[in-house]
Amino acid sequence: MKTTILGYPRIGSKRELKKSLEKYWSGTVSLDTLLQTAKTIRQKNWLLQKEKGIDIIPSNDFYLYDQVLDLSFTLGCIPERYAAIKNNSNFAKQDLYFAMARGLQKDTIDVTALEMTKWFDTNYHYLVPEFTKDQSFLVADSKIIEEYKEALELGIKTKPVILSPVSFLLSGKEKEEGFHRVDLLEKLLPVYETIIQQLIDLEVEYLQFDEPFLATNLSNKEQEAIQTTYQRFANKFPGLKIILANYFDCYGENLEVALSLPVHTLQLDLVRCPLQLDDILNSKKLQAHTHLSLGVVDGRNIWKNNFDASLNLIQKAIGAIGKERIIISPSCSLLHSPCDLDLETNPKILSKEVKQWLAFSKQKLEEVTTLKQLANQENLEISLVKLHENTKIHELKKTTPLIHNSKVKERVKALTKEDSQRANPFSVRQKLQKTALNLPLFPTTTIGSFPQTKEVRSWRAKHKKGILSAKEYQDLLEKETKETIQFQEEAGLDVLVHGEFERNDMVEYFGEQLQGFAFTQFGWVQSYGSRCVKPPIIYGDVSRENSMTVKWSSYAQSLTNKPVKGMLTGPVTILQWSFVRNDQSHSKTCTQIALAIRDEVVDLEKAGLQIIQIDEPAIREGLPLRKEDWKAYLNWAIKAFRISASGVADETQIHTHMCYSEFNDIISDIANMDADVITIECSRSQMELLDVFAAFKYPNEIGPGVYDIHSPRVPEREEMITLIEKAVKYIPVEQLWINPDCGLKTRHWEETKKALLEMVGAAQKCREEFSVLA
Ligand SMILES: Nc1nc2c(c(=O)[nH]1)N[C@@H](CNc1ccc(C(=O)N[C@@H](CCC(=O)N[C@@H](CCC(=O)N[C@@H](CCC(=O)O)C(=O)O)C(=O)O)C(=O)O)cc1)CN2
Ligand code: MET
Ligand SMILES: [Zn+2]
Repeated sequence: MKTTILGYPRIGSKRELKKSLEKYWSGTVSLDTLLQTAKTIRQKNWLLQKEKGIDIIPSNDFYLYDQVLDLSFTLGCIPERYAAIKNNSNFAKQDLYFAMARGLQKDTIDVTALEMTKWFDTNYHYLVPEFTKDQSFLVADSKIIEEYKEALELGIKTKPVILSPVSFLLSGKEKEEGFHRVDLLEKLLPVYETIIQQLIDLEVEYLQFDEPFLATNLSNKEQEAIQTTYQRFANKFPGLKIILANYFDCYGENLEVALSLPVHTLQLDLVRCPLQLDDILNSKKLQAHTHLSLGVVDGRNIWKNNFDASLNLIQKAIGAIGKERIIISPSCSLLHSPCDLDLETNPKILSKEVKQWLAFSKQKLEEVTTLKQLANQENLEISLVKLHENTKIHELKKTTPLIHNSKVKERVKALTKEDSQRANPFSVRQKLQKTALNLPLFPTTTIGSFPQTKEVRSWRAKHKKGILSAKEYQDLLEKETKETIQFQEEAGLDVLVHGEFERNDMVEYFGEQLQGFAFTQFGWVQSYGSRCVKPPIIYGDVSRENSMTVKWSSYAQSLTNKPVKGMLTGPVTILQWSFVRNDQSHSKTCTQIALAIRDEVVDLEKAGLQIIQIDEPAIREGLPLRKEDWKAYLNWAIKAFRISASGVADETQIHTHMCYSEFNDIISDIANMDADVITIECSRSQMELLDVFAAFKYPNEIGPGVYDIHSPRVPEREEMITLIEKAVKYIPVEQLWINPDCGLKTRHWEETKKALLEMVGAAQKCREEFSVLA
């Protein structure tokens, strides 16, 4: 029996890589320094895994920005628009790499980044490969080989981890018509084969191919492409031990294909899908030589493993196929887990009680090893003590009053149909709201956050360290809020926001004020590039004791006669972007959060806020990977939103906001949320996303984003007018709002001010142009 992991976090346990990257980008450290930081993190990670007893240690799980980008780069899949950078010897290869990641505006060069999108159902974003019809590939970079050699120097023979050819193709996009990206497989395979041969020349033993698309619905053509791939690899490299890694769901209807593949090991996500173990062990199709890597330790969550439950699965597998064919592993790469629980030494931030229930990446390494020892009956004196401790912790957790709050449970049970329904349908509410708010045609607004400058973040950091008193911190935030209100008034925006300066993050901030949530000091997880989030931990029944945002929203409202929009994060997004308890269904936990948000919505209304936005950017990414599971999810998720939004009078206008909004398959569910106004990201797609709203005859009001906030570029007024004119073709004018794509927190003030002034100008122009239509 052996142990392995699929990948380790690369940001560094104190975000060393993030800090170094941002310094490199701002020109304050050299490329050498950045690369040295990177190397140190890699080596630490490898040595740690060795020390913790991991037998098969991965390499090529490190990257500076994104794993899929690394592969595009390695395979020479570099779109034409970067040619000027690629062919200019003044640029280092990392400059080209970062240009693909972040875009580049320098001298005469002005290129956009690759598109960024969510990695399956995680909060990690990858950069989307772009393919042309005559796309060619070549071995353009030696990173995989270099990292393998680097570990060899430390005496570690690693298992290189590579996204498989088919999953690489599927993760990308065709940039022209007339071909399917999977058709490029024949051209791609020889390049993979060259890399594999180079590794074999260095005596590689194991190779891990990640094939996460096996957890999704695949066409026959896609399934066949997977078969072709491994058949070719098996023919060419007969001695190579290929570990095929699938994660985030079952193999499902792809199981037969998976079992038929000539690979050494199949990796199973037994956290998301424990039942598939029986299917596989009982299947006559399981080949006599195939090993199974049992992903029993949760790579997506922070809970301590339940050893008894895991050992049950492991013993079952041993009984069926024998120890020799078993590997113990986490369910997926540990990229999605924070680094090290040992850093959490402040019980005022993370209590001892909650801490004892948790395991981060480093602790998960130990869990994998302990499980092997227990299953293998090794080192029993120590491992049995660990088992007993583990059993006891899980036993006590079932009944502790820290977790269980009967009031909350009863409130959820007592919910009725009326609780998820506004008093009257939208058509009635719309009239009342028009009278109450008296807004112009094309009302202008923003999505909520204004620039979270270094200063704002440093005030919070100083306040946390006690350098700034609560009063001093409040005063600074009030000043920032006041100036922001003043700016919005001067700019002529119609519906104002307070700016969210008091928030570290749109999820963490709410978690901090709710019961049932815990926090960490260093529990960072990479979201994209250098950006990280610190997801709160939902460990118990959720309730709200005090209002969370009323102070800031009503302060902002007190400064202006224009309506200020209260600003909340919705229940599905809070759930989706937290580490969620695994002892009850997500739908139950989500409903509890919905009730807390509902109370806040009602309090905001009482405080005089006439408009309240409940952000739900994560609704779409929460969709299960397989379509057959969508309906069940959408049922409870949409209902949770409605519960949070339905406690107010008809006159109160509820907004919601979503980014990354491809709603084609779920437009009726989006409509079913029944928000009075929805603001969405639209500018990069040139309003094409509105197509589906038009086809559906979406009844409520819509604010399609008229400019991209992910870029520092200031859009021109004419561009926005063109987009609004386009939107008018899809949506009746009286339903339209004007706003940016998303919040402005990652932007600087200078560009923010300019862009918003142009936006208001564009709206004014369109009012003149279209007033006859209204
Ligand atoms: N949870 C979540 N998920 C999301 C999003 C989101 O907004 N939140 N948006 C999308 C992803 N977009 C994102 C956009 C920006 C950031 C982002 O800016 N993250 C910040 C961290 C934000 C944060 O929580 N900051 C804290 C902690 C600040 C901090 O790091 N302080 C320093 C000290 C700073 C100083 O002294 O000046 C430290 O502790 O070391 C705060 O403001 O209080 C970063 O990586 O830099 C993350 C995701 C999708 N998923
Ligand atoms: C990721 S969606 C962000 C919504 C939030 N209100 C903001 O403006 O930042
Ligand atoms: Zn957004």
